[in-house]
Amino acid sequence: MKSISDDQTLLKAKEVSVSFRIGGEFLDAIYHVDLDVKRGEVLAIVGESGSGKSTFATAIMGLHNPKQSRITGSIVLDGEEIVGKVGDQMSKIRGNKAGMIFQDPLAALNPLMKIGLQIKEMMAVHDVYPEKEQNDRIIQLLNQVGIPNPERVANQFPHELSGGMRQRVMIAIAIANDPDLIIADEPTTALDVTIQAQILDLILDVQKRKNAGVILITHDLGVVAEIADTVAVMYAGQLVEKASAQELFTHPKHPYTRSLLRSIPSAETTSDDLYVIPGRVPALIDMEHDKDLFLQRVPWMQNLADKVVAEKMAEVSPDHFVRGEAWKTFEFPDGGEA
Ligand SMILES: Nc1ncnc2c1ncn2[C@@H]1O[C@H](COP(=O)(O)OP(=O)(O)OP(=O)(O)O)[C@@H](O)[C@H]1O
Repeated sequence: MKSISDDQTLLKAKEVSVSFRIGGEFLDAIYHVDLDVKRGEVLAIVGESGSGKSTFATAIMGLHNPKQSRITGSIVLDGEEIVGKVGDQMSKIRGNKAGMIFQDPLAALNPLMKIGLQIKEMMAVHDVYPEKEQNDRIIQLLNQVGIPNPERVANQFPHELSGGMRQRVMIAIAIANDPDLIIADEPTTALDVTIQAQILDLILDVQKRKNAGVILITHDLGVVAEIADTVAVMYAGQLVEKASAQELFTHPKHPYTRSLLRSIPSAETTSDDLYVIPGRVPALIDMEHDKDLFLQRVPWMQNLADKVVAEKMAEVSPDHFVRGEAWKTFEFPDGGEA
């Protein structure tokens, strides 16, 4: 595994909370999240739907509507504070320092604009490539993301391309200005399995060229095992565990991490022994962030479910952080392992 030195910190998120206006009040979707990304590092954020993964990512990109949401804490990207930046200040960072690849390229691309123009538009917002170089850069980018016949594709509309090709275009747009940080939110979920591996390889390829940091958001722990250096596990808006990928897969600690790992089907799994995590992620209004919220949905852990836990995760071994104390006693009722 490559070693990444500490002075290479690219993104430093500290006590980041994002709340959304729901009904008459603001409810936290993520609460006091601390996460760092170094140059050259692939950080995976995993957790079920509703854990807050995308909310964290879109906070870094400044994509939340300031009228409907509030962000507190600090997000420093390449030495610059993002929290509090709006409008033009934020557009300068978005696409320049950080580029985002979305799950659904068809929704993220403009259906009425040719591919080449969409890439050009991203370059026009920033001054990384002067205008006279932009047409060449479009072709170079489409080539780099493995699109055959780039001159032709530059003149096509999104609906004329396959899902895999559209995702390649999204990646070309995300990296058009050589961002230091690439955020990929479920980049392969909508694609065929055969295309998934190619797209992941492509993300790693563009990351290596620039020694960029990558935040990969995914449900797919198989993908995480393959490409992540570090894994952050999120549940109900909080981090519950963080460690190197190797450590997390070999020594998972938090009951939620162990439950997620146990619920991955393998070649030997039959439908009878596939583990199903009981219950579901709570609604925002029910999230009491001073608790270890996962315990509330584990019937046999109710004795600890209402216990207030330390806000910060504890370092249980070097660079391995876990929330609460329940991991010390947690077992599956059938004695199963994860
Ligand atoms: N704009 C919004 N307004 C209100 N609530 C929101 C908004 N965006 C997200 N939420 C809520 O915040 C919580 C976290 O959502 P988020 O999409 O970040 O989770 P996620 O872990 O990324 O899930 P998924 O994998 O489904 O994308 C959810 O309860 C969601 O309903």
